[in-house]
Amino acid sequence: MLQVEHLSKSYDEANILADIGFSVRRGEFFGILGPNGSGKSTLLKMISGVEKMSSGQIRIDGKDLGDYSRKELSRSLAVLQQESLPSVNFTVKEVVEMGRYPYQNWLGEEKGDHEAIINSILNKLKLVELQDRSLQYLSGGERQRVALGKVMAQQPKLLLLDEPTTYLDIGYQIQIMDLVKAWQNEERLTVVAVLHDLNLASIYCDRLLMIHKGEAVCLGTPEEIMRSELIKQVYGTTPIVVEHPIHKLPQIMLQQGGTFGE
Ligand SMILES: Nc1ncnc2c1ncn2[C@@H]1O[C@H](COP(=O)(O)OP(=O)(O)OP(=O)(O)O)[C@@H](O)[C@H]1O
Repeated sequence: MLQVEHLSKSYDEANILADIGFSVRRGEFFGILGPNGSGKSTLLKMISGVEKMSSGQIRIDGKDLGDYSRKELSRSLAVLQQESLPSVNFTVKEVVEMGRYPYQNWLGEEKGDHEAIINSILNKLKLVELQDRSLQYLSGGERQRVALGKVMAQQPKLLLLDEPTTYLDIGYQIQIMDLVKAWQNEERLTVVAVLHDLNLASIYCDRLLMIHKGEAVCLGTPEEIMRSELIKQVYGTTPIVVEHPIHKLPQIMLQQGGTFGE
């Protein structure tokens, strides 16, 4: 579904990403991890076509990213960010409907029954009661659910998540991740997610790529990535790694001290 080969990016003289390569299968949930400033968002921006690569290749469904028109790309991929929606005076339903723009002509008209698609999304995301409410009067968690509704209306094959749960409490974090996971399973959606929370990444992602200082240091299953030595090497702090009692996947526990002077 997605192939990234020898991808590099530099701004002026500074190398931000060097020779990154990986491929993601259709229906896979792929996580990108790494400390602040390691280049995760830059990588995602290049995959979404917002940022130009310095060298390398990105292919989606076998087709070079550069060969997609803007509208065609919007039907193939969608991006959900940290705070995707500003607090503006549009209703919830209007915002979800905006996700249909790649399917509309220049008059904003669409051939198929877009009303049925929108209503099914509002139902699925439990937004029916909020549909006429202005975005201004929603909490951050509710707004992020509307943002998810908008990208669902886009009906992409590839969903890019850029730290979508950063400003959410634990309840909303799980809610957003569960909704994405359910969508992934139903539609065989491919998900590429930049996540800061290693524990969430471990329980939701099939495979993880760890980036450090612009280089890919490890690619593998959560069991292969969530190792205390690797986390220490990359993040400079040594966590305790334990097994999740239900999911049987690695989880980390932080401990005081241990970042400086070791
Ligand atoms: N437009 C730009 N011009 C110059 N340098 C940039 C630009 N955008 C990003 N950078 C630099 O590239 C590096 C990687 O940034 P990026 O935002 O991709 O990291 P990140 O891993 O997503 O970080 P974080 O986890 O803090 O969001 C940083 O050092 C940043 O300062």
